[in-house]
Amino acid sequence: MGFPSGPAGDRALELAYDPLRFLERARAAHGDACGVTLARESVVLVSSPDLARKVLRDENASFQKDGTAFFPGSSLAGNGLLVSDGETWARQRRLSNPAFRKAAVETYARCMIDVGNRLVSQEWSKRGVRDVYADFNDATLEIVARALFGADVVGERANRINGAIKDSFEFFGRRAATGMIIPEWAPTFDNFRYNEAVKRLDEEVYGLISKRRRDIAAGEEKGDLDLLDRLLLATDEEEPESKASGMSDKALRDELMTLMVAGQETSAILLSWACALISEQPEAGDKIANEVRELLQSKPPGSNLDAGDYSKLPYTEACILETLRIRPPAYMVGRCASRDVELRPHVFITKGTTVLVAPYLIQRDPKYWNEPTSFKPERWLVQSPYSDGTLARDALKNLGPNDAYFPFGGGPRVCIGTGFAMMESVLLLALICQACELRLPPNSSPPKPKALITLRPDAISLLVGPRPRRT
Ligand code: HEM
Repeated sequence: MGFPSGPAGDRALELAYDPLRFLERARAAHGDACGVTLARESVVLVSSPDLARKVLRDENASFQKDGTAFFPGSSLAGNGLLVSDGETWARQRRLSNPAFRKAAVETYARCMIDVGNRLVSQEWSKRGVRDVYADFNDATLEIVARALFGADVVGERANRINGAIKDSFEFFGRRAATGMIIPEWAPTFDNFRYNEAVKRLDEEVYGLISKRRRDIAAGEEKGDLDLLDRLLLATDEEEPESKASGMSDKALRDELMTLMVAGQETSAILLSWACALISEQPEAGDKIANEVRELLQSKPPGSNLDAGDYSKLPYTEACILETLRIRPPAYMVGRCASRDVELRPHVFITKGTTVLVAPYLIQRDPKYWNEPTSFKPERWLVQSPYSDGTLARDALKNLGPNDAYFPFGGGPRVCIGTGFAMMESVLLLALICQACELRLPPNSSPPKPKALITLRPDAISLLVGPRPRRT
């Protein structure tokens, strides 16, 4: 028994310089469990379905978030779902789950469609080159803010909230790009600006929480509930009725901020890569446009897409699933061993070791995927070996086909926003391809991923313009 073998010496610089290449080389040279020292941390890189399943699902009780290297917490997200552990996490997850059930997510679809329609009818209505990553960052921020706070986030308040979130996210981007984690309390100018932004957000969010508590106490009726309403009204079914209580203001604040952090950038990255891949294969965009046209023809004239259409756009959904396969925004998922654990004979992980599971490698492994680096949405439309439906229907169950597809993670800590993200990205991509054509600008090469905490691009410049009308 021992620490898995791997490259000698501290490899932090190599990882920081080109994480994707580093992951590929480590697996090629040392196999699916590669032990390596990174910035003086003992780390095991895991890149096979059976080991990923053990870490994320079967042996999940032996792993935790606390102590995981390279996944820093932040005062913005506090002790929300992304970073908490144990009973604190379990209770918060139970309280939050109902706000992400299918029926709840369908009520947030209205703002997804509004934002998508505005993007194509305004910003993207004239032919020209646009940084689609910047546009999607704005769009997904507006969507998540409106899903969280509904009609309370308009006008000046929307500007204040969105401005403070953007300032904080830019800080995270700069922090990740340096490859060094400077503590948030250190007296640097960047930290000062970030902490100011968090303070502004706290004022707004605590203000919204107490207003809602007052509205509820006054018995005010509401139509569609937003995420804040649902989290405020949630009580823990596992607690005895006499004690059943909801979240404190601090817990609510931490979850709201966590949802913004976890739900905004990942979705912007996914949509940006989907558009970039479609610009390289314009026939995929044409197929989406046809799929949307046929769907709308089955509705009364003048109808637009709605939440219920999500499940009627199989090709569009396949394009999103395929983008998540070759460009997973969360390309590595981290855990820290909370006790000694033997993952399989001779793969021994000692307490305190960070394990980095790499969906990026597994989802491109030729053992499980034909033509693994090609964008082939059709692969999701074949008959599933697991059920009566297509492979797409089973894509997001457990760890996916052959345990080799888990862009939203797996096991108990699977992304709570999976349904939200799928609804958002399928509806937006459908609206975009219905109205617009996407092409690479002349003389440019396809954008390359840049791996930081997420697999984000620097910018994705595409030639965007109205789709010619069919006669
Ligand atoms: C394309 C979009 C998204 C991707 C690729 C993604 C990916 C992931 C992954 C891989 C995890 C698991 C992390 C781990 O195991 O350590 C996760 C967790 C999480 N995600 Fe997402 N996510 C996306 C969108 C969203 C959205 C839209 C929301 C909310 C509105 C959200 C909220 C969360 C939260 C709260 C967690 C922590 C869950 C827990 O530990 O209980 N995500 N996400």
